[in-house]
Amino acid sequence: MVANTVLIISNDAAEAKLLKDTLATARDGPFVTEWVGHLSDAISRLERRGIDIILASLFLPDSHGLDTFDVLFKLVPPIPIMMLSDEEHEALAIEAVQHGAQGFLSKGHYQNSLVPQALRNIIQRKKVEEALFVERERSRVTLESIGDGVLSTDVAGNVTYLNAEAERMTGWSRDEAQSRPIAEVFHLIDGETRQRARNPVEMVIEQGKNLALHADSLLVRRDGYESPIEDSIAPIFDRNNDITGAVVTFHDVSEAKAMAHKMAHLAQHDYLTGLPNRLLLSDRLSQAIAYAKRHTTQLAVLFLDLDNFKHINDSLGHAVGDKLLESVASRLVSQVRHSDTVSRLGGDEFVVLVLEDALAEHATITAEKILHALAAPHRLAGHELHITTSIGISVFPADGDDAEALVKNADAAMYHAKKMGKNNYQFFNRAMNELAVERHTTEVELRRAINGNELLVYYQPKVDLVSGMATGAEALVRWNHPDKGMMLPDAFIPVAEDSGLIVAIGKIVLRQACGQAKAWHDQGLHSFTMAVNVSALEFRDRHFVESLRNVLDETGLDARFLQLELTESVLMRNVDSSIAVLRELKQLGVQLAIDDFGTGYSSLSYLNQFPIDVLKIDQSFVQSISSSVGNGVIVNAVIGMGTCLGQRVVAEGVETSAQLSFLHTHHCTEGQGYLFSAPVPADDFTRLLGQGVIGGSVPLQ
Ligand SMILES: Nc1nc2c(ncn2[C@@H]2O[C@@H]3COP(=O)(O)O[C@H]4[C@@H](O)[C@H](n5cnc6c(=O)[nH]c(N)nc65)O[C@@H]4COP(=O)(O)O[C@H]3[C@H]2O)c(=O)[nH]1
Repeated sequence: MVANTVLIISNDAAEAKLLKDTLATARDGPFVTEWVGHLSDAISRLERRGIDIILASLFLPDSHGLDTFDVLFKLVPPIPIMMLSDEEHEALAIEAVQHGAQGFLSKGHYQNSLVPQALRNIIQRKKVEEALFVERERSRVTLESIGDGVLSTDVAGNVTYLNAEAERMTGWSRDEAQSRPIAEVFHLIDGETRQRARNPVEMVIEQGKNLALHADSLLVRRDGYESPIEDSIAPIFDRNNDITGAVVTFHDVSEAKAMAHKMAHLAQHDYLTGLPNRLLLSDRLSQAIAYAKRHTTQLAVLFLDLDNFKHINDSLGHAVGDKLLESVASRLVSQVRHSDTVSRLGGDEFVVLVLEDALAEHATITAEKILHALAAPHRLAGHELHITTSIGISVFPADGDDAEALVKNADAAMYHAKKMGKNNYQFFNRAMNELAVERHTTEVELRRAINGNELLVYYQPKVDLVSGMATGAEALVRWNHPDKGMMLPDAFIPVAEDSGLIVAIGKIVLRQACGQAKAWHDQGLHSFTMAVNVSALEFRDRHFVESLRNVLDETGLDARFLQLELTESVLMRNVDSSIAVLRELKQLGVQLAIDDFGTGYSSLSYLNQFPIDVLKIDQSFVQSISSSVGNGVIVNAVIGMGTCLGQRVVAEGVETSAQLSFLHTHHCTEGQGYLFSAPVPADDFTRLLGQGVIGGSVPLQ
């Protein structure tokens, strides 16, 4: 056992010696004793620590009376202090005990054999007190600093304690709440019934078991403010396992509830328009189907896809596209009844669920109202936008008996509406389903075609309208399908674009076309240019420029004899990045052409910024040259514009000598069209080149 150290503070050497002797001979082991005669010495010694108990006289040369005790007690509160007193000053010693001293030893009793025992008990008790104090402090600080409200009661259910958070949440201060019935301070009502709830503390005390608060409990603050709370109550037991009270721990769940509500909303709604998303639609649709089955009623699913939305999105940017979608969403909502559901599946696809008994007519009326409402101009961000939509309709139970089938069939009907010229609605029938299956088959077969050798490239000459000689060719892909024969791009390019297969197809065409151009160059056609179409997906592909460079390296074609044809809509989508890619391409040395010029939404100011070499007038304008409506005004304007911007102008789709002569008169430099030649395989093209002047009657000067 480690010996306890006693500090004797006394001016009386004899007194000190007596004590030392007594303590040195203690029965259960000697004490270590140290003696000082002045308070100042005692203070210095105490600062060095290691003292277990102090025996101090109140009268020292440098301190008198109670002050002596007060100074020592303040300096080392955890060390027990016993006063040394003669009879004359006993009253003062008692006063010191009231100030915190552990007791006093009377002169004349120092040799009592019980003294060491008493000192040991005091040291021990003080240590326990100190440990308890630290423990209590830890609990107090913890309770005051946690974010939960904590409240305790006695066994009668009267409040004994509230922490700061509980004070804040109940509106009762600790003093005011003290001894009041729990139900008064911790006032709970049921969130649903709004009735005063039975106070759970009473139940816990009754049953002696922990209890979780009802999730819908509302705590009514003293001033009437209500907050949803959650938490638990636990009974407190004494050593005999008897309940002495209960502790309630609770916290405000308003924010958690609001957040849960928000998350649930986000999971089921479209972030842009706030409409129900696919998940919620499928839920509502399944419920509606179950209802319709029970009551033998019908319902209709309208599948909408905006016509040419991509075009607007690409040319005017996503911000405008998003605004348009929001505008479409609010018009849709305004056209249907409250009980119907308008949802956005993503992109420009919406689904309207129409619940009605007299169905076919109702679906028709709704579809017509929607077509009409959407067609009115949308004035957004300084633009006046016109958009139409194609709608497919499927009906329960005729067109499917679950949510998935109804949506899928309405989608197929929507494709049919697109085929029927857009801006119309179509009801689903089995043939449409076949069409959807056909699209899927095309995709599967196209994958096979890419890996096999089914894709070919045909070449259509571009002709100098003055000399009649070929200046180059446009490479046009063909699919030599094992069952269906030679297929034109329109039959598979849209599927290739939707599925992303266009990137692989583009590479095949580019490699073949560049290889072929190199071969013709080697045969002596030194200024012959090969034009290749580039789709949006390829142009935006991160590896596009790099793979182009590789193909040029592989085939040995000089970059300046390759011309890339890009449509206006591809370029207008994200103008800044388009300019950056175009510049990179120009650095590589290739020529750039805008295809189908005039059909897009190009802003002329942007056009000026693109490093373009060639404008290709869309064939629809060329073909309107001879009609009474067009009269070639647009063609003439494009030629003028191209000339001003220093670009070559190529007229596409030249079919008649009247068109040719118009183009020639208006100084269009190049032409392409059936009048000269349809697209043909490479061998036929070589023969065509051998003829010299190509095709119809070029009006030579
Ligand atoms: N009515 C009429 N048409 C004429 C005349 N002269 C040529 N054409 C046709 O007009 C289309 C011109 O190509 P485009 O505008 O780039 O339009 C192309 C192009 O956008 C796309 N395409 C073709 N090959 C590729 C390719 O390798 N990659 C990509 N991304 N698209 C391609 O498919 C479209 C259609 O290609 P094709 O069916 O080969 O159709 C070709 C061509 O056969 C004419 O005098 N009158």
